[in-house]
Amino acid sequence: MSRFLYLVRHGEQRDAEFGLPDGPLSPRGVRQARAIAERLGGVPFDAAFTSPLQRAQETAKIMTERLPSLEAEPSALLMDCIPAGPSPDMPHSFESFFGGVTPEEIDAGEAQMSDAFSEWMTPSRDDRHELLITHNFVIAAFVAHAFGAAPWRWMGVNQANCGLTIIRVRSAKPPVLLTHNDLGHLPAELRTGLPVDQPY
Ligand SMILES: O=C(O)[C@H](O)COP(=O)(O)O
Repeated sequence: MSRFLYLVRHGEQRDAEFGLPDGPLSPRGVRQARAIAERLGGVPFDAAFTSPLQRAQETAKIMTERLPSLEAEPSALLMDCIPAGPSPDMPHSFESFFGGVTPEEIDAGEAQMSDAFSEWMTPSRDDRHELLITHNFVIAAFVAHAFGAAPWRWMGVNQANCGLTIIRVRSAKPPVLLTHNDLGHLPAELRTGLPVDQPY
């Protein structure tokens, strides 16, 4: 039996460029959320979970309004976090990122992700479809975990606002990355949040 995880980064946050830690969606973020809801309209979701942050909860509300009989449950396991700290095999070019990160933040992020993997990256008895609305680093950590990559490998893996990543978790077989950061439902002007523009 398969467990399908639909990982969606929240829509664009209003005024995020001014360094605000959280806030409502921008008008573009609202359109992104509507587009991903339409894209996923045919999925027989069994459950939905969202980061408790406002930009994620607003995305979840817009999505679940369009996905009948689905309510998103806030989960602290989907909070924005630093999923793992550096290790000796990490390329030096990533080291500067950790200059502004405390050991406490790393410990908290590692504990959060360990619990998140126990919660969702485990096989289910029946086929199951679950929607997880969360943050860029968290989705990157799920992808790295699916490949059994080094814990630091969440770095350099990025998802656009309301991009779609799907992981299939199976018993007795490794997880499968079915799609990563699929932007097919987003016109070029709604493709935001990536370090490099992706208009194609
Ligand atoms: O990518 C980041 O800078 C952090 O994970 C924040 O991500 P978010 O914009 O998805 O909340």
